[in-house]
Amino acid sequence: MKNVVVVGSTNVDKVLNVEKYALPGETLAINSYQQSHGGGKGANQAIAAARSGAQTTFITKLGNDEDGKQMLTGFQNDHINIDHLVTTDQAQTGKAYITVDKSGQNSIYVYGGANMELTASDVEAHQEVIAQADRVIAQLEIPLEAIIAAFKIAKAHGVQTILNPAPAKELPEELLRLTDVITPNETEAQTLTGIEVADEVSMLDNAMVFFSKGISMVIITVGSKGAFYATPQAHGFIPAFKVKAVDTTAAGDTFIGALASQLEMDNSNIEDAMLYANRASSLTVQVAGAQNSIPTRKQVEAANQKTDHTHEQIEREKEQAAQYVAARIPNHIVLGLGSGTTAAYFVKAIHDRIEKEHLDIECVATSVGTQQLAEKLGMRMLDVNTIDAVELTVDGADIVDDHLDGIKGGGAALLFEKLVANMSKRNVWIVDPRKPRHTLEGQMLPVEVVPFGGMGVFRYLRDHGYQPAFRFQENGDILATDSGNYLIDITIPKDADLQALSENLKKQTGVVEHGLFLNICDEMVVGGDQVKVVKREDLKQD
Ligand SMILES: Nc1ncnc2c1ncn2[C@@H]1O[C@H](COP(=O)(O)OP(=O)(O)OP(=O)(O)O)[C@@H](O)[C@H]1O
Ligand SMILES: [K+]
Repeated sequence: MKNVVVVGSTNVDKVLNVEKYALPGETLAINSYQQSHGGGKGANQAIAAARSGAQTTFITKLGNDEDGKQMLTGFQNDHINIDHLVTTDQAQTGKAYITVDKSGQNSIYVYGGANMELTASDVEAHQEVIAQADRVIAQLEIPLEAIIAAFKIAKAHGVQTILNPAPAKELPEELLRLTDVITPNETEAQTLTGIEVADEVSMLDNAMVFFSKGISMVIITVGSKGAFYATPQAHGFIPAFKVKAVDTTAAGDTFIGALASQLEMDNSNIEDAMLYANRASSLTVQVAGAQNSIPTRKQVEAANQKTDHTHEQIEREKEQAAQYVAARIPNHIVLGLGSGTTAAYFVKAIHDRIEKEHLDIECVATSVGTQQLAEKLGMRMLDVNTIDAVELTVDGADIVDDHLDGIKGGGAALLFEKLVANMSKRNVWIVDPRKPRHTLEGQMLPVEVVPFGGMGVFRYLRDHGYQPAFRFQENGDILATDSGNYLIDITIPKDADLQALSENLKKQTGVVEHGLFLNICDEMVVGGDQVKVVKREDLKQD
């Protein structure tokens, strides 16, 4: 268990939920007013660390008032060591006035109060507890002199120092020199380095600036995208969990406290610790408020388990769809084998049947991956160039709409899949229940482009509002398809005419193919304990 000392602010949050933000001079009615909640970056981070199991001490200054008493009780309930907490008659406990809009975005005004009275000598009076810690964390809602005093004590005793440079402001070199780990969000990073955080390359550029100031680890959180880490030896990006955010207040604080509770002192488990922190803060954003939304270790673990469970269930549903279709394949045909994880279940299922029933079925693969799998199983494979037609092709799909039109290519095999689909007399798609949607609008659509001249297509797509992005591999290299082309992912606009979009994309020089499969799927089979079948001929009758 990590021993963490947090030196920082305590605020009482007064939260307003608003439809939209009032402009200067404008008055807007609101329909809900939340009562006071505990908040303040220091308090939030201490609570996040404590709830995740760290032995946590909080050095903060409170006013001698009701808000202060309420906060103190809260800290005790979270088993935070408050022996080193300081009170003052000179100012009130800090307060934050927070507005949260419908999208979960927040805007905050802070009255520092007692927080701004925390002095270097207050901190020095408690140096023993800092000296005994594994790490000390500070943020910028207290005077810099108090942070510097804490970090000096830490450095003198080999204690790791973590600076969360929030709210954003420029910092003295002295403080940066005393900092081991810095944890800005994207705007805070830019304030300190002058380099905009746009992608992983620019995050690394940001990290380089911090390294040059003597900081040995940089963690940049980028909201719903996730978080980046870099040391001079290694770096990586850990994507956030996809959740419905209702209020991001305390997301960053949860991340930092959770990370501080998990991260080994030699950083050996950095990716696991960041994954844990991402999970913890993904829970925080799903609940309104600050401290009440910070999860415990148990809740984080339960959420992880639930995901594992969901993952298992999706795999089961894919397999159910695959087995349903495999059981109904006629004998003596040429069969197209799709690509991707769902299609792989089908390949295995039909292989089993061919073996058991000695079926006379020859197959055509739609990707190098499927070809390899089928060959490994010893199936009879044909070269697509030696045949005129395929009787039936069974493939997966990324998304399918109400008209059985769909998107494929998430797994980067769209060109061969479309070639074989077009040769097939009948196409059956097997999917799990998350794939069918009413519409393809707003969905990601892959466009396969030749590497030479791909930038020209990219510019065209960007200038026409398709929000293009090249597809990269996890190691940061650009992804090449089976035919050595690149993929550009675009977003299908609202109210798009899919047929026109399809034709228009094909017309662009440099575009090889795209992932819109219109009028191709004859039958969709959705896995589940009750398999559901949707046929194109039935749609036409409606
Ligand atoms: N919408 C979201 N969905 C899922 N995870 C999120 C979302 N927003 C934030 N997170 C998680 O919280 C972490 C921190 O978020 P963010 O980068 O917004 O911090 P911050 O700007 O300091 O937040 P705040 O000031 O609101 O506390 C992210 O790295 C991510 O793991
Ligand atoms: K929240």
